[in-house]
Amino acid sequence: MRQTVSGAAQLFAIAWRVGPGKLALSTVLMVLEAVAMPLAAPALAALTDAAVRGDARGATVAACVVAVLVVAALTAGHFAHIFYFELGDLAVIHLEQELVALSHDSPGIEHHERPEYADRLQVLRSELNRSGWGAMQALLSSIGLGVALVITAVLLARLNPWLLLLPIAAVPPLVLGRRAEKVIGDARAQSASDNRLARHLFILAGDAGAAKELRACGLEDEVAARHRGAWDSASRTLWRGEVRADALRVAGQLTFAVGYVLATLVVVRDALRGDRTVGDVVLVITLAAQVNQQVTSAVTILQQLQRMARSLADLRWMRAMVRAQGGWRREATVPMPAGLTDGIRFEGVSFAYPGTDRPVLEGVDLHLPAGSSVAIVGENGAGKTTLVKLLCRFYAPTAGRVTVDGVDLADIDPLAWRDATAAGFQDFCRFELLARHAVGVGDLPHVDDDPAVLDALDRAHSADVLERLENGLDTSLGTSHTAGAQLSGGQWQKLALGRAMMREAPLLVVLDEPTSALDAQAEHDLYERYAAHAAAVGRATGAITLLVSHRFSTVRMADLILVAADHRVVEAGTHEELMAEGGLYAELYDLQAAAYR
Ligand SMILES: Nc1ncnc2c1ncn2[C@@H]1O[C@H](COP(=O)(O)OP(=O)(O)OP(=O)(O)O)[C@@H](O)[C@H]1O
Repeated sequence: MRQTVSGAAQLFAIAWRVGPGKLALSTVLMVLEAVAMPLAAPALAALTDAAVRGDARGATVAACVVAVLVVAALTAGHFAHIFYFELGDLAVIHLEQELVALSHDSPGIEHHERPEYADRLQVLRSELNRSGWGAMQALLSSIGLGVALVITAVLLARLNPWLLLLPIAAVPPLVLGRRAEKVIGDARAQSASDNRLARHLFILAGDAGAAKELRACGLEDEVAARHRGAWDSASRTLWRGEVRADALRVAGQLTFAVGYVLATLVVVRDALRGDRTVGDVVLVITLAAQVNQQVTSAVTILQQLQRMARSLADLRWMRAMVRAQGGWRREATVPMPAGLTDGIRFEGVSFAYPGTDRPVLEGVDLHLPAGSSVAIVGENGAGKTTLVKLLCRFYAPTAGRVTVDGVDLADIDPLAWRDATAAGFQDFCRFELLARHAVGVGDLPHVDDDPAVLDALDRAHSADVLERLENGLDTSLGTSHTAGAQLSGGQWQKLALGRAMMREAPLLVVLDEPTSALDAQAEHDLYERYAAHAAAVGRATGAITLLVSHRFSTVRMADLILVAADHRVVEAGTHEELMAEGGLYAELYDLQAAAYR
């Protein structure tokens, strides 16, 4: 219950923030509706008694009062609906914006890679779409309902104090409704991972890039079957939850029905004795029906508030998880160096991904000398990308430290470090923007600076992409635009490379297989050309270029080559040194060279 109350308070605060005027208006209208409806019951009773007495004037006045109250209630309800609907949309947009901000509220990426976070995000997204405005309606209705309940209770007590017990019959539906909501919530959480899998497969089935591979491997039926299987499994879990929840709700409503019949019988008995009028019987029947409706609304309202409260609790959990990784705007204890003289060192670095106890790196000691180009090679899963993630400060080492010119990276302002870093990744973003912006966002202050964008594309050996675009830098890219240009994987990757080159003088350039979609010759040419620029910048600022690649023809150009295996860096040296050593590097190099012969 505490969670529901605090969720309702939080939702109210959000509504106040996004639309104080709309909130005030819809609350007034809801209260008006709540007052008018129960008061129509005594007016109806007066109408009945006047009719029984043959008092035409009294009956006419009472009929007018009933009509005015009913029309007022309906009109207020209608206009309140317009306002809270709008308010609900605003609240959903606000929460979506908060989710977007939360996603980027940490220099780390742990939350993006944790299934617990992904599950909650999945539930939250679908909850916001499905019940965003419903929760707002529930919140405002609960205020009106409180008022209506008080008026109804006073009217019932005046008829017969025993009738005040009527709402007690409402307790079982409430309790059982709560249990039902928990059952559904659990079912939703249990089905979240199947749900995500089904969504992933759905997107895969409609994705132009995936279509080729799916056809080539003959996976169309397999994907369809797995998609169906994941949905079936998710739906089965949800259906079981819904059935159990509905059974609990029906049991609650039946309990109330018994109370309703008893209440009516009490007043009918008083009327038969002559203690009450026919109008009083009409009053109790009308009020009891309203109590029934109020209880049903209370249960629905409670369910919706519980549901929203659960989502908001999930959001709090997600916020706490992101905050636990440390914020962006930490006070830097040490200023960011303007250039590197010694370089970057890994000192006894060990690392296991959060939530796992399997070490990916163990006691790694490394020196990336200032001004050098460094390549990392190693088999799949050897930990190359993990090294890159630590360098980019997406994660902090579990033990040991990474130092930049002797300063612990953890003590450097993450924003300053990010500004001094440029990166290109294998799983690059496809920004469906103008071509200029798809590249320019690599250095936001120069997003519209055409010469800077063209220079970056040139450094990335990627200017040829523009030749194939109808409007050059002004071409819209991707399916988000009606006439957006469709690019090949390699073309997208070239734009991503250009983006990585936008920062002209970063202290660290990380290229984690950003050329996997290019052919070996194109990759070789690119690095040859890039290496000259990197060497010039490196001489001036001590900048380090770190390259992860499986292509040894490119790797051999680096000043220093690191070989990752068995949770550590097992070999380090120049191409010639490592070949002379005759270790793992020489073995892998020879294997690849033989394949090209
Ligand atoms: N987010 C994560 N959570 C848990 N384990 C992870 C995560 N990312 C990677 N791993 C595990 O860490 C190990 C090293 O992965 P990493 O991506 O660093 O390898 P890699 O050398 O870059 O591989 P590849 O050449 O295939 O890109 C792998 O066993 C992988 O399963």
